[in-house]
Amino acid sequence: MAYGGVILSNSLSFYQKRIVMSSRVQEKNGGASIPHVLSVAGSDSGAGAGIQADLKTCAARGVYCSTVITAVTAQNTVGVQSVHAVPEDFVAQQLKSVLSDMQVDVVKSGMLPSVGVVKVLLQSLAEFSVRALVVDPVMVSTSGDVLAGPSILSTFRQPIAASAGYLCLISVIILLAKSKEELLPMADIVTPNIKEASALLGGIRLETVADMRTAAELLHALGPRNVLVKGGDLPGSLDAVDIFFNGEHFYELRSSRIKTHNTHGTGCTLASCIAAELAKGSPMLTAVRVAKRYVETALEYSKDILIGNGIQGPFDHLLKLKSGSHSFRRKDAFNPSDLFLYAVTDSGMNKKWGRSMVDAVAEAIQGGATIVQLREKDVETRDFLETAKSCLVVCRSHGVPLLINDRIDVALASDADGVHVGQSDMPATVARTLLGPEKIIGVSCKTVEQAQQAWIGGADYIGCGGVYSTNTKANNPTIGLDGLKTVCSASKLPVVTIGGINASNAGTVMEMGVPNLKGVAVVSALFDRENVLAETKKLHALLMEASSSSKMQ
Ligand SMILES: Cc1ncc(COP(=O)(O)OP(=O)(O)O)c(N)n1
Ligand SMILES: Cc1nc(C(=O)O)sc1CCOP(=O)(O)O
Ligand SMILES: [Mg+2]
Repeated sequence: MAYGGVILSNSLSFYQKRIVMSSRVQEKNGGASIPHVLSVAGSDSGAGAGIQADLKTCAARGVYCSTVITAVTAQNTVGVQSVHAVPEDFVAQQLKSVLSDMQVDVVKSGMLPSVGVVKVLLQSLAEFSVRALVVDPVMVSTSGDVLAGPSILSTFRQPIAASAGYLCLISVIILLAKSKEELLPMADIVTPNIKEASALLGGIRLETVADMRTAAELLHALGPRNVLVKGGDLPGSLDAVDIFFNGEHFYELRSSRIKTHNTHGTGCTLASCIAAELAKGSPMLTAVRVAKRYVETALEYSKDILIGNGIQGPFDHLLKLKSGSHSFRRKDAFNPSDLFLYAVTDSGMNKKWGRSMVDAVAEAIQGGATIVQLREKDVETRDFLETAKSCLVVCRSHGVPLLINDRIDVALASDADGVHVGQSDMPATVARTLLGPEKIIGVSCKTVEQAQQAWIGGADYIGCGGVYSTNTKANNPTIGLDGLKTVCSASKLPVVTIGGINASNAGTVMEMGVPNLKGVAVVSALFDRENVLAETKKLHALLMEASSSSKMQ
């Protein structure tokens, strides 16, 4: 079964199924359905892992999360002190309550403390339709505590002693032939860490990336459609390497190893983020990539926070706790319509026409510029910072965002509204980590792949060009209107186009009605002119006309 309890045709892709299901629900309620993950997992009193991590992850990723609690654990940053398994019939009742009432897109399972609970879950999946099952075979927490013996395997040699729960030996687990009654064959993805993969495979040694590949292949043979073996615990590797195997191809997914003690709950978070992205309609590999980035970003963001006295702390799923300043920034910092007339400055041009940067920015804003980017290529850092601060005063007084080209440090030091980075500048994901969640990040993209990466990296918009040739930026390849259309159509982010745009062609570009294209970014058409105010007004009027005629088409 590709998606547990399938009632929709298997010929439909996951995304198509989601649309069909959503429209059904909308018809019924007359409202909009939202992506929904059901987490079937244990409660963590310290709230770093388990149900609590799943709830926070889904909230952070914009997905609704309902919960079925399988066990209540007494744990903190020191470890797991005790486990109280919820009676199986009560787990069954919770499952029924949620699944009989709500349209769940994806079920994510975590701690399943007994064979009976696995069976109850399997019965519910057979009875109620969901479209994907993510199995995090929780047996060993990141703190090293053994949380559940049988987990996803419906059979094992001896029942796990329940009193201390977490102290059961995983060596009692053996693999039996796969059968429809087991959880693994139902899973769209299973996400073991090294210890769990080893336990699932009867205790084999996993010490290298090559071993992880072998494990992924062996686990895949047990029935799940995809396997992610997480190598976070692999000794001697600078990167965190995970192996993703879909039955055909292996993917080595690397992320930087964040130096932090705050890693409690990373496994639950990764799995619930995969579930959340699947619920939104992402393909599996994309969901896994996004989830890895999310965990990496959250770890980096929370590496210094201090919660509890133990050796392994929780991290901040909402990326807000670390710095008070981020949490009090204005909400909805970025409005895609701000891209409408995007003024990119050039101090050389301003000098040529004998005006200061601040005056040029003020005129552009008065003429209708909706966002400003300070692009300084040959200026001392100190001067760049001063200019940024002065321009920020003007921009803030008009409610126009000010972005800094390339220089995250200048953006941070001046408290500008964000940055614009290119493919050879700081990656968006790192910029996001440094700038926090509220700042605006734009990324230059010439290809669909780059646009996808920008989205995964947490950018707010992409700049796409050069649509025409330009004298402003040397050796800038053009992608033309066709290239622009291709990138815009695939982009999950709003797009502003750039490169050789002026009053004679801006209308043509905007009238095409390209999906996601929100505006034009210009340098010389505004600043290599004597009268910035007049040129900006002219371009603004043209864009208004073009966008109203494109809407009428
Ligand atoms: C809105 C916008 N789009 C693209 C760019 C180009 O950025 P990048 O590729 O980093 O090149 P430089 O501007 O740094 O030379 C941009 N600046 N703004
Ligand atoms: C800064 C920049 N980036 C480009 C890209 O293609 O990414 S083109 C460009 C310069 C745009 O200047 P003008 O409006 O004077 O043509
Ligand atoms: Mg750049």
